[in-house]
Amino acid sequence: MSAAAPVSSAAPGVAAAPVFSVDGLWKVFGPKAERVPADPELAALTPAELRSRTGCTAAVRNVSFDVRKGEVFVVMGLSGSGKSTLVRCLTRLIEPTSGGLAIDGEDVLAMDKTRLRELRRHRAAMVFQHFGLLPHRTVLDNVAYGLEIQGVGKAERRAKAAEVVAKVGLEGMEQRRPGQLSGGQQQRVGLARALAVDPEVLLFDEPFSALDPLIRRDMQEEVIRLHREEGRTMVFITHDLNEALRLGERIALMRDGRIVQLGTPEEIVGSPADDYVREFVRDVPREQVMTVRTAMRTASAEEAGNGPAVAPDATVSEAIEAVARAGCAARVVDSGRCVGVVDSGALLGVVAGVGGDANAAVGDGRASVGGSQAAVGDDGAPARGSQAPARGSQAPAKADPGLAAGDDEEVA
Ligand SMILES: Nc1ncnc2c1ncn2[C@@H]1O[C@H](COP(=O)(O)OP(=O)(O)OP(=O)(O)O)[C@@H](O)[C@H]1O
Repeated sequence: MSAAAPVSSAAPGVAAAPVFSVDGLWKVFGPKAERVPADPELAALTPAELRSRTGCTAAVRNVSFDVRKGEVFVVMGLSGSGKSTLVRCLTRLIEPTSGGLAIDGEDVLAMDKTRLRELRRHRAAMVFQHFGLLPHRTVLDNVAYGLEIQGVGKAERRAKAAEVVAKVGLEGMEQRRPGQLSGGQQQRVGLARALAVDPEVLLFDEPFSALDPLIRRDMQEEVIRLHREEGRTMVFITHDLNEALRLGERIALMRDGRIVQLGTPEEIVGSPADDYVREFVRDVPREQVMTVRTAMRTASAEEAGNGPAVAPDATVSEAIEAVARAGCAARVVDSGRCVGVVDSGALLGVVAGVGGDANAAVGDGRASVGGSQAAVGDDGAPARGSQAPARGSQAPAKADPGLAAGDDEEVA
């Protein structure tokens, strides 16, 4: 697992306190599941061996990480890699088999039913792919629903709901019913409902995978905007590398229940931890993810006074444009000070994958991947430079009253 760079939400040099701390977490499905993490021999088996020896599936295997306050933490991996199980374990919608889990230092595994309900309703709200909207209620009342089950009075919850509806761009649609909205608009209602309870953390379980690519992009922008405005901690599950790179400040890449790499987009693309990750990211346009820090060298006295200026977190792609226009190396300027220089050779080296040191990366880590479609196929392989749309149906998902706000049913 790679060490992650500090994210922008922490003051320089100060590590933000974790919201979630996950330590050696396991979730094993199947008979006598507890024996798997407890027995080193069983714990070391491959998924297929484990299944044939014990009939068990280890959906989450000895996973440890922190979600820092104010960050967008993405859990990414192919279908079946354990993403949903892991994120559902965070609020014990799925009961972990073993390991440690805390929110703001409080032991989640020791919480009683009342405390758990409080956790799910107030502190960590989930946004699902199927929005769980109540079909006979208006947009406003759907958004107010989470507050209603918290016992907030009608006038107050309607005022709060109206404010959040406006925040997600649904002003004027307050009196519509879910069936009168597009898929993207319904997802905005789902998002507004989660936001209305003002949770400390928003947990997104592939919320946009049923949306068509343009609306999906709009919703991603919406999440980025909301995060910029509010700085709320977000945990976002996706199987789409492009989405992960666009949204994530840090990404946990999962395979067979394990986290194979945890890092900023720049670290994952620039320094893949193993061949699996390398294969996963091989078609990502590196120049759109890597920043100029990876290509920077010390400036000579003459260079420090000449050439176009770029910020340290400018992408290599932006620097290429600056260098091409000016016909000379660009200065990397941080707070008015020249901290280095990037020339065309170094920039090309990053594009070609033969230069650059991702570990030098800073900034908010979030990549601005443009038109690339580094989507992951359903067949277990990253889709090579394909224009593959997201997995799942392209039809707008319909309301699923079975998954209403404040969903605190225990799954396992
Ligand atoms: N209730 C269950 N009982 C038995 N096995 C399960 C159960 N839920 C999940 N699994 C298995 O655990 C593994 C991880 O599943 P999970 O749904 O967490 O993966 P995922 O990465 O979220 O997949 P997807 O992207 O398809 O939703 C899979 O092998 C799955 O079959």
